[in-house]
Amino acid sequence: MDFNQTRTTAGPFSTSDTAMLEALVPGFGFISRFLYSYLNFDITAYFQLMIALTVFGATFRYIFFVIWERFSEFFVSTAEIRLDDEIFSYLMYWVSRQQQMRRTNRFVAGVKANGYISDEDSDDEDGDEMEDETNWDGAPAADNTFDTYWAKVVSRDKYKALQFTPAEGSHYFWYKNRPMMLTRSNQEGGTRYVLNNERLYLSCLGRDPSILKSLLWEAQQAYVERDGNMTVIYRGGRYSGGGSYYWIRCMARVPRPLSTVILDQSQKDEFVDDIKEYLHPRTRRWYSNRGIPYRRGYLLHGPPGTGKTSLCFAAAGLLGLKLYLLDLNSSSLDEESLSSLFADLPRRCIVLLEDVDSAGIAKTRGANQAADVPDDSPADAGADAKVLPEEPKKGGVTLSGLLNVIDGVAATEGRILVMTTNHADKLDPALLRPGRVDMTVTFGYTSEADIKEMFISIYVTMEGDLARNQILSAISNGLPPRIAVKVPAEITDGRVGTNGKVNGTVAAAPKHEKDELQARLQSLRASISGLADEFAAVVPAGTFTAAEIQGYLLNHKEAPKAAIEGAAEWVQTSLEKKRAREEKEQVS
Ligand SMILES: Nc1ncnc2c1ncn2[C@@H]1O[C@H](COP(=O)(O)OP(=O)(O)OP(=O)(O)O)[C@@H](O)[C@H]1O
Repeated sequence: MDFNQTRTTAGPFSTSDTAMLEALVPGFGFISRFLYSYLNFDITAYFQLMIALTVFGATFRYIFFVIWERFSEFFVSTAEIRLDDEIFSYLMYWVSRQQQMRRTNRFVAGVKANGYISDEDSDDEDGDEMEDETNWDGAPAADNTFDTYWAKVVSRDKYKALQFTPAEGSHYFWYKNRPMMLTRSNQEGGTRYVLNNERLYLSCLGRDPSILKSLLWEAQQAYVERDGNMTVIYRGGRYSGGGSYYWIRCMARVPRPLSTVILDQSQKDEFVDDIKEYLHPRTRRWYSNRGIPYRRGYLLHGPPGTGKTSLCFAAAGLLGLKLYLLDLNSSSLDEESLSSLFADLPRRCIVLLEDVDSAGIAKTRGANQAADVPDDSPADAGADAKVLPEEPKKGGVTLSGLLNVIDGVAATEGRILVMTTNHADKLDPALLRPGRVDMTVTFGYTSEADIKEMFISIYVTMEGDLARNQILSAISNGLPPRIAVKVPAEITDGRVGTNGKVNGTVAAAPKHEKDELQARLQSLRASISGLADEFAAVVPAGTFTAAEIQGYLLNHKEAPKAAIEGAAEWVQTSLEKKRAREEKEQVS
């Protein structure tokens, strides 16, 4: 090509050359004219060299990838981690806490509520609570008003916690002196914004994958240890954007002591002992030796607000079991999702199905569907045959679908199923037959003893009622921590520590102080017990639920005497409201 001829018209190129090069490299014509005019540099003299370099580069890149693929196949170990598995959260949690990964310049930023590391989790709530207490109790006296404290809390709560995780692509870091690579990718089929298809690949050099496993174990340990002895709660739901149902971790809560659930002691003991007996290893063997499916089901029934959910939550905390909540009312929950959720349950856990009567499955199994449900014993056939004809269901789950997941042939073993209802009489007998419901706990309105117990439980000073930094500030002021404990017990109106172990510091006091404090606690306990008798004399037994009484007492949580004084009026107003509601219900 004779470039000299064309230089006079369009710089160093012919028009057709320029057009071709421009098409290949946008802006090429302008750059070459610029270089030629101002620097007298003829870029086309290097044209062939440039083509050669480009071809060489592309070839090199291709060869590099082929070699890398072969190399990876033989010399790199890789673990694949999928979003729908809990290990994804373990790894993300671990990674987001690594200094090296925090320095990455490509990351996904999100606020806590949207992240899958701690979705709606109480992750930082402990820290927040501690900060709240510090703001409140630890501030200098002039500053220690509710308004100052609240202004700080409100301004802090405006800022959601930011969460950073490595972005799509590969990231390199060192672990136990070994180079590691973490690749985050979206698989085909998902979209960038729907995270359902996200995968993580964790790779290390060498054919031995033990370092990967050890990292994953460490990640799991870090994630699980964060929960301590909290009760972890999962709910059946879908990640944003729809798709399949998963058990999504929603929070970890401080366990509720069983003693705070007011219910006949023998009923509580029977319930908890039955679960313990079921969880015992010899029971599993006993079941399998006899060919009986290893499952246990409970029905908790009674009016709303009588403690059904509370008992279930307390039992989960006591036994260190995870709690899986499922809303059968959800219209998007179909039978396939229900069975995949049940199939994903761990071996030991409590599944809580609340208000099963209102889930649109009450008495809805048609006779034609009865054959779908394999029964464990012929005796059940009678009960099942009594079912009423099918009615149109509200949600996506039918009774037959539910029965299948509870104890069909493919049903999982080992889990504890707890169903709660306000209307046991509305439930299909098939759902209640032994094998599906093995024990029923009945909740009712509060007895006289329950009312007294509720009153005492509200007004005792529980362990943990006192702010941590009350004790810390006492220590920093040179006072022994027990001084900080004595003050609230003395100043409160009839409030008293449970069994003299307020914050566990009484035992550490010198003997004379300990005796004095014990005596004071005894007398306060006697006085609160006397007040509880007075309260129970005004509030009629068998009329109110525990939730109603709790609601009333919470309005007077620092003033037991005021609660007693206002009780008669509250009882009268509440009964009138109840009567009016009942009359309205009868009319409609
Ligand atoms: N027996 C009880 N002992 C202690 N607290 C109770 C009891 N019953 C109710 N409460 C209190 O009332 C509130 C509601 O209780 P809970 O959710 O356990 O009732 P529920 O019977 O499951 O109600 P629902 O049928 O409406 O779901 C909670 O704050 C709980 O602390």
